[in-house]
Amino acid sequence: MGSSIDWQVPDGTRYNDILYHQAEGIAKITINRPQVHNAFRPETVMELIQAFRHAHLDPNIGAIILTGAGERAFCSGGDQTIRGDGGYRDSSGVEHLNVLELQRQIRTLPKPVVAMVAGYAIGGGHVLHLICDLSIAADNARFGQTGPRVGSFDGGLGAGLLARTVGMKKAKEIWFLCRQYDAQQALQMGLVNTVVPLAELENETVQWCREMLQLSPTALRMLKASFNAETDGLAGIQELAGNATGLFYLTAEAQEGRDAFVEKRPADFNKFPRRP
Ligand SMILES: CC(C)(COP(=O)(O)OP(=O)(O)OC[C@H]1O[C@@H](n2cnc3c(N)ncnc32)[C@H](O)[C@@H]1OP(=O)(O)O)[C@@H](O)C(=O)NCCC(=O)NCCSC(=O)CCC(=O)c1ccccc1C(=O)O
Repeated sequence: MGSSIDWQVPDGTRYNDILYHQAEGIAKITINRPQVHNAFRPETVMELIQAFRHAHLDPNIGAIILTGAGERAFCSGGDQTIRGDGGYRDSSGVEHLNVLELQRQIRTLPKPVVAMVAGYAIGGGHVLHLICDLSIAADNARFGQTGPRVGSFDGGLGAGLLARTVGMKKAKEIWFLCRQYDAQQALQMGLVNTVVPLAELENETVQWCREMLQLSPTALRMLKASFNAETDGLAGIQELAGNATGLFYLTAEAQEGRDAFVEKRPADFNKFPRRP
């Protein structure tokens, strides 16, 4: 799974449950709990949120890879061994709903996020890859939901986005039967973008990121928000409209409104064309 990229660990990005690397404008965030197939606990999710925030705010980063340590699993969902009666217990004993904030963050951060999947993407780990903008699978990848088997379900993006991705009948099959699907089956149902030999996984994923890094970051940002807007309702429109506001701020027309206020004079918008 090696690659020809020279990953570095930037200052301030050392965590316990995850790894953060960057190179060539790409951030790689790795869930690092291979002993439990990279299942996440509340601390893992909190660190992932911090790491994604770091990548979001770093102007040198243009694409983000989410992956799992080792070759056996991308992520096996919530860590069932620390699941209390009301959620997942952190080290201080507080029970959390674990992962929904992270799901929303991956969807709304304005850079492409690519899931790099070797081995199992199961349960809440399957939902994480689903939420990523693109998924590159190794030929050993296995996909599935387990909620009804372990007393859980994700009726938000986990159900709704899956139905939009693979169709309603298939999404219901995946959730109602809790079967596993191999990489080729996942490709056939549009759940992943491509399947490559395990040894090529990182090279291929990095290559997809490099290609995106050659393209207009603003166009990619607007496209990501546009794809999500329909599914996300008013929150999606808020995201898309926020991007429009950000672009509007860059115009002389918007700056005239600001300058007029600061200079305590009437704004002169007449000089700006009313474009057809
Ligand atoms: C993935 C498996 C099918 C792999 O099977 P196999 O290859 O035989 O390996 P194992 O021997 O089973 O596993 C190796 C080792 O890892 C441990 N392990 C694996 N998965 C987990 C896990 N999820 N939690 C804890 N530990 C795990 C396993 O016990 C082994 O340890 P040993 O010490 O060596 O025995 C298989 O492992 C499997 O089925 N795993 C469980 C998958 C699963 O059911 N995941 C949980 C689904 S529910 C979920 O993810 C909740 C999501 C969520 O957070 C959420 C959802 C909706 C709304 C809100 C929330 C929220 O925010 O909380």
